[in-house]
Amino acid sequence: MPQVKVAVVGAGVIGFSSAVCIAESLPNAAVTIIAEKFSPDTTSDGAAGIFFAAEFHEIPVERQRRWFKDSFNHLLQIAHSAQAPHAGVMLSSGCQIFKQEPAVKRPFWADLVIGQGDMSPSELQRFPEHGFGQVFTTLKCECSRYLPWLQHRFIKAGGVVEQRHVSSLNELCGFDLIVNCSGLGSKALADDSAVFPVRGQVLKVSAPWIQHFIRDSDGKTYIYPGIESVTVGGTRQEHDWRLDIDEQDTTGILERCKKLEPSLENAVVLSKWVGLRPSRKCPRVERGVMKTKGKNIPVVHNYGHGGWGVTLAWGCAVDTLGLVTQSLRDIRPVAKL
Ligand SMILES: Cc1cc2nc3c(=O)[nH]c(=O)nc-3n(C[C@H](O)[C@H](O)[C@H](O)COP(=O)(O)OP(=O)(O)OC[C@H]3O[C@@H](n4cnc5c(N)ncnc54)[C@H](O)[C@@H]3O)c2cc1C
Ligand SMILES: O=C([O-])CC(=O)C(=O)O
Repeated sequence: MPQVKVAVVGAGVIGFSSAVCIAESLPNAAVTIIAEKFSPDTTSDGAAGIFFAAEFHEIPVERQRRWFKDSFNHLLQIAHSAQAPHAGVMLSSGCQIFKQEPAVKRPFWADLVIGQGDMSPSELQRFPEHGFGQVFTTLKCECSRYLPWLQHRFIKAGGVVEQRHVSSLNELCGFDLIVNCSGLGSKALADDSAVFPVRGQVLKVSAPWIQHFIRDSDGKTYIYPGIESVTVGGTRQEHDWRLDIDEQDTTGILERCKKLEPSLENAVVLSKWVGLRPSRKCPRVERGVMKTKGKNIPVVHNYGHGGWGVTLAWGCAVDTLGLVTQSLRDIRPVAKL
């Protein structure tokens, strides 16, 4: 008989990773995932899903390395298994290029991906405006496949799925513990004014001859070949809530990408998409408490991953599981988890 009732709010990559981690690890937790939007309608669904991250300066780098490493190693196993096409996880090789040599030449995850190294002058010749570059093999996780796959895994572990809007976490006072993975929704649900959108527009194109990714280090121009199409992007517009396609952005994306990869001239545009990155100066992965109806209900927050949520999801879910376990030990010290 399950002894503790856990609600996970949010069905994007952060919510489903957390929910799966908890449901598979704590057999005595009855886990319900509650969200307004499910795949294919979340922000996570449209992300390119490349494993890559910028450093958050307010979080110890060792913690960020752990998030990256736990995610990378977990998904690398999936990439090397028969589940890979179902989960939408693949290896992806390519380069990140810089106009000038960056101050930090080795990102904190350089040794966690595969074969990271500097580009030689001859390799850089095809990018005449760029003076420095790195090549590496990383992972790409396509959430339009990964989220349904995680949902299946969650239900198999006994999880329950509920689709509805949550106006306030107080509505969930019937649960023993709440895990808040509501992304941008945390602005209201966690009353967190530090959460803001960074608008991103991308196109999916058919160009099966493109096998390697190219990313300009400013994060505004990238070409990511995937399982069925190539994602080309992008934009990073802070505090911009527009969800409609901006045709000026479309033109800009195609122009910038063709400059890096002229063969895109022959690509057919399949679809256009806009998503709002749930941004914050750093992700919030920590314990809190909700006081309601004379009760103190533990809340574990896991939101605000900006442009790196797919990359960090599994690692942050592992941290979230640790915080959930600590919180449950506080409220049910003798219960078997
Ligand atoms: C163009 C673009 C490209 C990207 N590319 C990459 C990439 O290559 N690599 C990478 O790592 N990341 C990438 N990202 C970032 C990534 O998409 C996000 O970091 C990630 O999707 C965040 O996941 P999430 O689960 O927190 O949010 P979401 O996917 O937005 O999910 C939030 C969930 O919370 C629910 N919710 C919110 N409020 C409420 C409420 N009040 N009641 C009920 N439910 C609620 C929503 O319905 C939804 O289910 C990209 C983002 C964009 C926009
Ligand atoms: O920056 C990238 O390379 C892709 C990404 O994560 C984003 O657009 O948010």
